[in-house]
Amino acid sequence: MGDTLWERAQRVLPGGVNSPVRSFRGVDGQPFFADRGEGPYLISEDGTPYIDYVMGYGPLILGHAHPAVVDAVERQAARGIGYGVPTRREVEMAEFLTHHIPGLDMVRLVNSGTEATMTALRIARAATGRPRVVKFAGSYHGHHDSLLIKAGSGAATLGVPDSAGVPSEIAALTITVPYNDVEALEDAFRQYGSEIAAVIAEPVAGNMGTVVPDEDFLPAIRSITERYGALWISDEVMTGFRVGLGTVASQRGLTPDLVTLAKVIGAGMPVGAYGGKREYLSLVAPAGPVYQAGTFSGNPIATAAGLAQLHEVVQPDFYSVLVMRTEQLAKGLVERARRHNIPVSVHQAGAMFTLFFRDTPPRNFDEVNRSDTEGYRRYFHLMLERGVFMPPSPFESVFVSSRHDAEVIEKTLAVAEEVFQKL
Ligand SMILES: Cc1ncc(COP(=O)(O)O)c(C=O)c1O
Ligand SMILES: N[C@H](C=O)CCC(=O)O
Repeated sequence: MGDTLWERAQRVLPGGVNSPVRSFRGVDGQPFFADRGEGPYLISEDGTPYIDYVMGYGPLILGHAHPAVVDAVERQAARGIGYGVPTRREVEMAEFLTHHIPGLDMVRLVNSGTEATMTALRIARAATGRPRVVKFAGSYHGHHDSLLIKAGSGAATLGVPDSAGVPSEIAALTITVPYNDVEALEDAFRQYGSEIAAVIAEPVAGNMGTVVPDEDFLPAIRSITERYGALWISDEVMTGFRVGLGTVASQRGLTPDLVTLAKVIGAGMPVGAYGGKREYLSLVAPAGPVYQAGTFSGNPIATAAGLAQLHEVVQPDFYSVLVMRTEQLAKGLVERARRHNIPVSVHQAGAMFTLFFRDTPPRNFDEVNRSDTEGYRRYFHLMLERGVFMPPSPFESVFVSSRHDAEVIEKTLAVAEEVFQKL
């Protein structure tokens, strides 16, 4: 092995990376190393600029290095990086979230989406005294044991949806049903209803690619869980402030018992949060018996960055323009592919979407798996060679930022035209 950065990385990091999807194995590729980000562009170590549609896997809704976020981080860094006592901004962040998400009474800040969903399950089990949880196949909720079952994202990409190292006793407590399948959910409750603590769902799936729920799916989760005395955890780590202001559940007038957030609320800093009804959050230590803690939770730089970003997204027309551009791109890709007789379809939700290499949009993970993943692989590489960085896996979503202006979208579509011609 030689001495390139990639070769060095593979000697000292498992698979050369710190998170599997970054390895580009999902498209049989080799990753480029980032040097810096500027607006919609990611610039590699060798100086190549890429139009970036990965956007840090979702958090960077203002693009890279937005001046308001950079300024907030710099100012805070000069005043200290971590304190271990409460800060004003932790309160402001919690107030912001509870203000913009109806039904969210209280919030606890953590450091990642994984921590948020892990604790949400613990609260649900404590509140109900029940052991089992329900998740949907192809959904990803982080890498803790209870939820690494039939998981999407990198786990699906690498063919390890059921991770080694998860004790079978723990895996047995997780019931998996197909996304968008209300009857299968009813069946699970008919069989195990009195043992189920919670249903955790991505309200728009983003980790099998973007899959929008059928109209009745989320209301059915709400009514079934209520009927059986289980909690509904809406995992909005990806969708929160990405699909629109607040959460998907709140946009649809639904109130889950617990909500998990991360990504956009941290602007690229390691942040997560869980929140929900007061009766459940009051169970969390030191107020109650459910233990959860964190040296870095509510970190001052993370809250400064997150709040700076959130203050931008509440500006008038922020989402209408962003969603319009996202739609322009998503529809433009479909039109161009079809012009060249390539069967594709798309699911879009707010500022995220996935282009599926199949003629009808999938409703669940099985259907996602029946798309042309080899076609996606070739599309990814041809786009990358021409300076457009699409997600390095057919199981991830495209993320658009406010810095992807009309010109950048047009440039992307021109590249796509050339690529579909070659596919
Ligand atoms: C819906 C969802 N939940 C949870 C997670 C886990 O978040 P994190 O990677 O911050 O641990 C992710 C992404 O990774 C996600 O997309
Ligand atoms: N799909 C994942 C989260 O949303 C991608 C992030 C990762 O696993 O590195």
